Amino acid sequence: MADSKELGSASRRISVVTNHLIPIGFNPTRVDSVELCSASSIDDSFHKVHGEVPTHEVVWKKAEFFGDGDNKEFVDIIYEKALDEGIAKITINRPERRNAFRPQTVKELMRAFNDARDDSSVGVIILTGKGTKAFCSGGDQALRTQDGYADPNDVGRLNVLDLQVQIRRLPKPVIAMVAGYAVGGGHILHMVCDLTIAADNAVFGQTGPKVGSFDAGYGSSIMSRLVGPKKAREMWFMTRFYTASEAEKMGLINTVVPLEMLEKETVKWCREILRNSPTAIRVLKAALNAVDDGHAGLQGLGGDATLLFYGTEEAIEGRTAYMQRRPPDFSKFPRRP
Ligand SMILES: CC(C)(COP(=O)(O)OP(=O)(O)OC[C@H]1O[C@@H](n2cnc3c(N)ncnc32)[C@H](O)[C@@H]1OP(=O)(O)O)[C@@H](O)C(=O)NCCC(=O)NCCSC(=O)CCC(=O)c1ccccc1C(=O)O
Repeated sequence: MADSKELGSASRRISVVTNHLIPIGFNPTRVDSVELCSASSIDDSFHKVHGEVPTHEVVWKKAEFFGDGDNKEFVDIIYEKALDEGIAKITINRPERRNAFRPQTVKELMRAFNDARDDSSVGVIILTGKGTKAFCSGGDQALRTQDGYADPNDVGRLNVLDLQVQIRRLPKPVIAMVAGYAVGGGHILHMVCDLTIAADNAVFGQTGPKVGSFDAGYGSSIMSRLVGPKKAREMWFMTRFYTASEAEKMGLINTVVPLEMLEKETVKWCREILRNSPTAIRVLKAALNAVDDGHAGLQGLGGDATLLFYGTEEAIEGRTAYMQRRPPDFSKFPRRP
């Protein structure tokens, strides 16, 4: 009860920021004094409490696997972690093909993302491409067959679709760090990431209809959400390329920085996110994806609720009663209004 009184008094001293949305459940009649602040003074007071975001050089180390028991070396990607920071970095390493992916690239990406998901010391994951010319130019057209993309001596597949789902479902933020071309299936990869930080040399666009391909899944639906249905049609029907600053205006990316600042800025965003509650971020990611991901989205969000519920005495009573072969006693738990 002491906690809820403290919370109550805190809510009565709340500051209201002009031009900001008022949270659901905010009850103006319970506010004793309303202090109107500009966004910049809010920023200042936040910095006083939280301190500046550190800007020191990040130190990457080749990632030790967290526990998938597979020690196969990567060929098509580089997987690094800045462990004392909680950041993992996954780099598509086929610069001679403008970081086009082949099935093996996708398999390695999925393995690295899986490891970063399982490693509880990792809080944010960066996805990028080697070099400055391309983030990713999509599927490797030289390996395209009638059955999808096929590595030598393997069957054809479109396994990048599984990777897209994995990134959406991953309960940690994934940031696309884009220098150069993010086109075709590479453009879709940046769109399924949670945030995109672009260098000023970045170029965005779809090429599918030019090369006899299309993505009628996330590549269409998420794009339409991001840039609106008309602009999405323009991007797909015309196959035009867009500069970083055009992409920023379209709402396709979060920010543009000079190429030489790209990693520094991306790491800064990671550090800023990492100061916040991982559970809040996990549930927010699930919530922000839930509608677009339909039943699978609801399942993700619902799973988070179950995970949180398992930590409560109420849930523990249910499990304990079952294990002790007695009826559960839920009478002491509140039926909250
Ligand atoms: C990216 C470019 C605009 C870069 O142009 P530039 O800087 O001038 O370099 P180039 O000289 O063109 O390229 C250098 C070198 O790289 C090779 N290369 C580049 N991209 C690819 C590629 N995608 N596949 C194979 N090889 C590539 C290029 O041939 C050069 O090789 P050399 O031997 O040195 O000549 C430009 O390169 C470009 O336009 N690239 C092609 C972009 C493209 O059309 N990509 C494919 C789009 S379709 C797709 O990605 C489908 C993917 C998929 O799997 C999928 C399928 C179904 C549903 C969903 C998906 C999905 O991804 O979501």
